[in-house]
Amino acid sequence: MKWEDWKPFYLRIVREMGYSIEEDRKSAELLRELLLEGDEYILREELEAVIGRKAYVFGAGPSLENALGEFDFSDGTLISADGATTALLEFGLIPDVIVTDLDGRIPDIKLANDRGSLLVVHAHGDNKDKLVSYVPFLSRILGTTQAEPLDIIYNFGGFTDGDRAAFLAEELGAREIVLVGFDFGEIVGKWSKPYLRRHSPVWESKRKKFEFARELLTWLEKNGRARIKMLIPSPTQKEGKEQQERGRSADAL
Ligand SMILES: Nc1ncnc2c1ncn2[C@@H]1O[C@H](COP(=O)(O)OP(=O)(O)OP(=O)(O)O)[C@@H](O)[C@H]1O
Ligand SMILES: Nc1nc2c(c(=O)[nH]1)N=C(CO)CN2
Ligand SMILES: [Mg+2]
Repeated sequence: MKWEDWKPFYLRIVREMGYSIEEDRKSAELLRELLLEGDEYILREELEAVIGRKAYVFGAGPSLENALGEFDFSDGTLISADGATTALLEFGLIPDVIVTDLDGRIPDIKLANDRGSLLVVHAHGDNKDKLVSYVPFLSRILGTTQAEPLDIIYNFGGFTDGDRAAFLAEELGAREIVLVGFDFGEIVGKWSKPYLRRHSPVWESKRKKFEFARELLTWLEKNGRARIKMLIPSPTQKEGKEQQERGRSADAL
């Protein structure tokens, strides 16, 4: 996504979410310094080399678990959005790429990184502390920002880890993007934050993030070159029964 196309989205996001452009810029500068110090950064070309024509992008919605149990993902590049990494590991999958602002489960991100996952670490005004704490212990990192790009800090477009992963896949050559575990609804998947014990009702700031993510993915579908598909798993027997019962009680109204 070109900066001119991204800029209007970005200005709306900072206004509606109450973010500071100055803090986003400072965070990008900080990540740049940390990456240059650590010498563990990678450039666009290295990431591009692992993105195939087909990419699966894994979000942390509740449907992720059933999808991981039901489908085979061996014909594409695996890109997990932050917290979704934990679920992939539980199913024995190592993502090729993890897109994160470092608020998922860090031990899982580190483990996947040690086993080969490339990291796309996003700098924003509210994660400077996390960048300082974790970047020195991680390897093969490509840095991103939501403000103006710097030399080794990229902006491919997108806001939340999930939609940003889809924008990255499009920009780096995927022509089929399959979204898995994307349920922008009332329930946040339990993998989204390390402190969540179960799938949880959506909170206000997360609802706003979901709305932007949905809008951005719709934009990408219309304006990008890749075909975007949503993979929806069949409900488990228990969920099927619950859905049937909800249907019956709705019929009775
Ligand atoms: N129901 C859902 N619950 C959680 N994530 C979802 C859901 N549906 C889609 N997603 C996508 O999965 C991604 C998972 O990332 P995660 O929640 O770990 O981090 P995030 O984008 O940094 O959000 P936050 O800033 O609130 O932590 C989200 O960015 C979102 O795009
Ligand atoms: N300033 C700021 N920017 C963000 C934030 C956030 O919490 N604060 N969260 C994001 C991932 O959803 C992406 N960008
Ligand atoms: Mg995150």
